[in-house]
Amino acid sequence: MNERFISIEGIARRYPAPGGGTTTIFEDLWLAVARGEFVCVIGHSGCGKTSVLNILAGLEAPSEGVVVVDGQAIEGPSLDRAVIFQGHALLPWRSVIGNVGYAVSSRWRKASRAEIEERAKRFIDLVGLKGNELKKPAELSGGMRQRVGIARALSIEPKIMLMDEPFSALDALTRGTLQDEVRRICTSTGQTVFMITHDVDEAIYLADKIVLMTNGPQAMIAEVVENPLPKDRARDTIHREGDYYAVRNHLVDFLVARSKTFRDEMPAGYDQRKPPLVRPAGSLPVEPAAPERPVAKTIPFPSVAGGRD
Ligand SMILES: Nc1ncnc2c1ncn2[C@@H]1O[C@H](COP(=O)(O)OP(=O)(O)OP(=O)(O)O)[C@@H](O)[C@H]1O
Repeated sequence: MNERFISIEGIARRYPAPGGGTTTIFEDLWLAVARGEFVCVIGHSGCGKTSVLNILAGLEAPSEGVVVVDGQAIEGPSLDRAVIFQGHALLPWRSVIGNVGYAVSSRWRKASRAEIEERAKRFIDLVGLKGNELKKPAELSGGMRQRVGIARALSIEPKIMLMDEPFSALDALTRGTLQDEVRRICTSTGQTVFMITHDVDEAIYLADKIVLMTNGPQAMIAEVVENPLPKDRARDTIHREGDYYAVRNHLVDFLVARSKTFRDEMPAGYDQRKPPLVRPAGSLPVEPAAPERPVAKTIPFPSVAGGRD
């Protein structure tokens, strides 16, 4: 397994401060993400989570440092990195299949119309939107629009999926269903995901690792929490898992107390280049080590001449 599939190396983000000088939102952030890992980032508003995600997307350049993905430094946006925002950012004049198909045709410029439609339909089915292919975004609910965004992101086979609070604008029921589907799809395909959330329970359900950021300005990665719950966890029984309360309490405790004080009470030996990996455990025995996660399976697109452009 490539433990440094995404390698964040000493990045900083600074902005001009009102009245002169600069404000440092965060600096010297280091993080490694393995291929196939689902990583959630948690931290208070303003600590720079979206800025980190935008740097990973290539939409913003870091003020210092570099991010390397699969051996290549990020220099701008790429179809290798699909972004799903809180708002859906769909093209309002295109149908569901038009929106997904547009992404597919951008990725595989030499694909025929039939091939593009076939692939778009496959991903529309995957997110449960079969039968809605010809609807326009205005005819869809918020949850359905977000599903289109997810289908569009997955359809281009990105190396990384970047998600900025993708479910936060949805009602609780829709949010739960979509979390289930994203988890099912990402686990079965070995998709690498970097996601921002404010929701501790969402992070515990979805993530393999949860990155804890201290409050800004000058935010830091305090630690990386390894999710101790079994891979086959289910939403309705997750609270009965032995380590559930240990991990939940650890995250809540960080957000309520330690995120503010971490900088002043830094643990001995803390090294920003290698944030500590923590595995909270409860009273029940810790699960045996999880089997190695699958390497990303590709959904074949064999008949397209010339492959990716
Ligand atoms: N273009 C800009 N100019 C100046 N300051 C900016 C700019 N963009 C972001 N900031 C500041 O950078 C900080 C981090 O913003 P960012 O959106 O990355 O935080 P966040 O952790 O994602 O917050 P939230 O959880 O509220 O979305 C904020 O204080 C914000 O005001």
